[in-house]
Amino acid sequence: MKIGFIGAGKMAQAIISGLDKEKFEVYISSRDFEKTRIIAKNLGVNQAKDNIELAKFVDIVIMSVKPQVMPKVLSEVKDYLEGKLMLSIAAGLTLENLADLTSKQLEIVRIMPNINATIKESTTAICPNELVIDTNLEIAKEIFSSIGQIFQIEEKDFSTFSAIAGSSPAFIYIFIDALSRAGVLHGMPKDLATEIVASTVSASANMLAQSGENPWSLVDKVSSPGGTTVEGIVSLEENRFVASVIDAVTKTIEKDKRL
Ligand SMILES: NC(=O)C1=CN([C@@H]2O[C@H](COP(=O)(O)OP(=O)(O)OC[C@H]3O[C@@H](n4cnc5c(N)ncnc54)[C@H](OP(=O)(O)O)[C@@H]3O)[C@@H](O)[C@H]2O)C=CC1
Ligand SMILES: O=C(O)[C@@H]1CCC=N1
Repeated sequence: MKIGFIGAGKMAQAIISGLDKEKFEVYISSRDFEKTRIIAKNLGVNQAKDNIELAKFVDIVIMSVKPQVMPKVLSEVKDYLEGKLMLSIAAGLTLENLADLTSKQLEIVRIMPNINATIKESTTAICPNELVIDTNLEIAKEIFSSIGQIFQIEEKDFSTFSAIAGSSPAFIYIFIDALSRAGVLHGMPKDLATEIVASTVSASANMLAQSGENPWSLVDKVSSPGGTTVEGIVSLEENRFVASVIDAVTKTIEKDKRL
């Protein structure tokens, strides 16, 4: 099966690097031919001459340009998408927006992956429009299952998913960096501190998933009465940690809805 990515930036490269190239024949096209040639070579995939050639040639088009560029690029390729399946990973563009920019007859699946696709651990939302036939939905799911875990969700929840799974790796990296920096403040080398924190964050997520407990009961298990942890938790509360995280997610959702 031939899959074509229009736009070969950070996210397309993350998805492509996780994809099984034996199973999927991958093509890319992007804005700058020479730059794209190097990206194709590094990823071990094929390059199309331009967006139109790519749209004509492949079975499935994955739109991977920025939301602001989507109208221009879709107007260029829409006449060549008839009878094909189009997937879009663009934040903020609804299935209705995408149909308005292409055709009311087009099978479209809206997707929200995240950067962890690079290591085949994306947490990806998927939502088809009403025209998508079952076999095509299965193909879309197969592509994104091969690079992580998928959640078929209602479109009304897409902006929320985008914030808590699409953008949240950035928030989590900030949290990791903050913990590591605290280690540095107290005399530990940064690399060592970051390795320790990354290991702890990863294991804590696994512990949550495997134990089936809710986060607060685990917080209580770590917090010995009169002990050290609760001192830190009270400080986090005093500094509005939870409220700050929720505010950040709300701001992210609001921006997604404005796109
Ligand atoms: N980054 C992330 O973690 C996530 C991103 N997304 C979504 O993925 C999409 C891409 O984001 P991201 O990869 O971060 O952005 P990038 O800016 O890294 O990638 C965008 C790509 O589109 C290319 N491009 C620009 N204009 C055109 C054009 N006219 N024709 C073809 N290609 C073009 C760019 O080329 P050039 O660089 O040469 O301009 C670049 O390769 C966005 O819609 C975003 O919402 C979704 C989930 C997570
Ligand atoms: O920052 C963005 O707009 C994209 C959407 C989700 C993650 N990155």
